[in-house]
Amino acid sequence: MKKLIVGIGGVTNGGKTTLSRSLQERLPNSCVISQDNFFKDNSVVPVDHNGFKQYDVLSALHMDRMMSAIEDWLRDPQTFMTSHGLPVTHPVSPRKQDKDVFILIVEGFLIFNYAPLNSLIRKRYFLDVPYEVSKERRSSRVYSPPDPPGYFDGHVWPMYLKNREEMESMVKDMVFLDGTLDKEELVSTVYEEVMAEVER
Ligand SMILES: Nc1ncnc2c1ncn2[C@@H]1O[C@H](COP(=O)(O)OP(=O)(O)O)[C@@H](O)[C@H]1O
Ligand SMILES: NC(=O)c1ccc[n+]([C@@H]2O[C@H](COP(=O)(O)O)[C@@H](O)[C@H]2O)c1
Repeated sequence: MKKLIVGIGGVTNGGKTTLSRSLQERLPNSCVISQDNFFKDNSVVPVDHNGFKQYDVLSALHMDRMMSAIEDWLRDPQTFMTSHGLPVTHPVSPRKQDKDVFILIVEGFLIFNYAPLNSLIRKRYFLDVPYEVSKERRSSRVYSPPDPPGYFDGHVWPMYLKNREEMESMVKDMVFLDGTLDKEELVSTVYEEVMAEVER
């Protein structure tokens, strides 16, 4: 059995969840684990001197729980998929009928900065959009808790710049994607590359 982990990282509202879901629909025997599902409870996330909740840091996330989910998939992808109500089909590659291929798409804004997770990822994509696009898209999104006034400029964007710098010093083989491109174009590009990796 072949197991392949694809990482979809990038800026907030870059289109990570959208791309990951479309990829999952196209790639047989694939599933998605989203970092968004592993935020700690608001009551334990500290605030800074401006009163902004410090959500855009690794310590605001249950990375241990996220790793456990990934390890569950690695141990037995088929059981992981069926327990999440996802269909399993055989085989993925007609040219390698004897080999099942399972694909895990890990998506999130801080996945490549976390070394234990980054080391498991075979293909790394980073969705990039300019400040104005990210801010505009985020303004119509409601998080839990919702962003307070000034949060984007006071916390989200400065932390993004810091995290991105850290990530770029840690990770070299990243494929940057322009998140303002058409959704279909983005999914086709990544799909082709992932299938090429599957065939390898
Ligand atoms: N390629 C794209 N072009 C235009 N809008 C997009 C694109 N991809 C995503 N969006 C929109 O941007 C917003 C954020 O997308 P989402 O996938 O939730 O981003 P992320 O998971 O990176 O925060 C959504 O309203 C989504 O419909
Ligand atoms: N899902 C949550 O519980 C929650 C809570 C507060 C903020 N956030 C925000 O989520 C963002 C990361 O997710 P996206 O990349 O999907 O926007 C961070 O910028 C963070 O500020 C999420």
